[in-house]
Amino acid sequence: MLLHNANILVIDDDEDVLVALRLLLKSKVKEVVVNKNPNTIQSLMQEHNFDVVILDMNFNGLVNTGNEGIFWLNKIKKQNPNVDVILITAYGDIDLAIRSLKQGASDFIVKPWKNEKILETVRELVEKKKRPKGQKTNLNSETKIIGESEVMQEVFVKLKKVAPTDANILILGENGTGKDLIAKAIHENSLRKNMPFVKVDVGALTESLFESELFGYKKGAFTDAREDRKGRFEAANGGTLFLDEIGNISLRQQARLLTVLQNRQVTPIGANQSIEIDIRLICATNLSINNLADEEKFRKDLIYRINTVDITIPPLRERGKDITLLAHYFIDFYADKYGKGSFSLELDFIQKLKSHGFAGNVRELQYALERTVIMAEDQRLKAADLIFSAIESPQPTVLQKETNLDAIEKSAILRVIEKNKGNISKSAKELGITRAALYRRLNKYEL
Ligand SMILES: Nc1ncnc2c1ncn2[C@@H]1O[C@H](COP(=O)(O)OP(=O)(O)OP(=O)(O)O)[C@@H](O)[C@H]1O
Repeated sequence: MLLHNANILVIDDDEDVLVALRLLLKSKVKEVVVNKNPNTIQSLMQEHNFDVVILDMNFNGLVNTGNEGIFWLNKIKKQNPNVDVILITAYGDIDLAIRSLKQGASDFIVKPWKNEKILETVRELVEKKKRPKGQKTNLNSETKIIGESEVMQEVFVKLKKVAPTDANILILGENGTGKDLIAKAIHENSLRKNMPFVKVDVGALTESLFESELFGYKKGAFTDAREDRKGRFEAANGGTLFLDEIGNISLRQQARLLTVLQNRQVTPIGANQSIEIDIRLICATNLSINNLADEEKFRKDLIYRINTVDITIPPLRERGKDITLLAHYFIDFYADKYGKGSFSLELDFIQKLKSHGFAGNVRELQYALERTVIMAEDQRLKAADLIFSAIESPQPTVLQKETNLDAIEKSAILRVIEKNKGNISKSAKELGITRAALYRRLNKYEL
């Protein structure tokens, strides 16, 4: 964990100490709360998730034995043993220092202190911590899902409730909202977690690939079938099958899928015998449930089958404080990845983030911050360091002649592909969509 992600509480009855420490720490850490009264410690700890408490040893200046400090130290450690406590005293009493360390204090500082020393002590303690950055999901999962907004807390509650059941789940959400992550987390929190998790982007499959990919085939079943190949249903047997972009499959593909789900059997192309399958099905789409309910495009009976429970992931622009949380997470992640040291975020940087629309959701934020870290020339990131690509979030502006959304999207795609010299993977990344989604759009616009 890095210093700028830390939450710090300072408790001292000397107002000057509180002001000085607040000033010193404010720009370096995520949150600093100061209070004169040690009786507030318990409730403040309930409200905030502190990493470090800086605590005076002597309150009221009456008894200078340091006992009060040790009394409050014990209370803090009892309430949360993971919080580091740094004790401060005006009297450099080595016996007291040793006593407080034995009682669980992490360090001891003598007044008057040097600012560098305090910062160094806090930084060392914070960097030692292994707390996963910003993860608030409380899920038993490898997959890190960052978010503490109310709407995401609701998603996590639902996820925890349904994951251990075998219910089929439909995940709804705009592109880049984290449907993939949620699908993985459901599997990792399910009874099938030690069995395979198999993902298929069904929206990107042509009619013929759909069958061979999902159901498999026997050698010689068609010209290119040089050997037997297991389908994805069979590969997922005993585990979870995740069908992404389900809203984009044809009515014919829907009928084939429905038959398999009803019979719980698949017959590989060219085989005479069917195979029993036992899968938990998770589907995802970026269409709204109302769009899916259009019977000309999607069969009602299939919706009922895949949608025992639905989970809707809200767009990033509706998640309030998650934007800052995710920003810290991605900045740290890419700073580590590219060996760029640690960054702090200036207020105007955060403000610019918060006022952005994020049409491409978390994926757009992630790519923008990766770019920011790569290009950064200073460890303090300012608004000017944050560059959103117009392509990731196409906004119709007065400069754009086209008023039609399709035309805007088409010209944005063309620009990016041209910029990336025809490289589809790079272009999809820059556009904030998957390769499959880009191919679909190329098809749609006949590009
Ligand atoms: N809450 C989150 N915490 C951390 N990373 C996230 C979160 N949500 C999304 N991401 C990251 O954003 C990117 C897009 O997420 P993901 O692929 O799960 O979205 P999606 O909704 O499945 O997108 P699409 O509809 O385009 O397939 C991924 O790199 C993912 O790791």
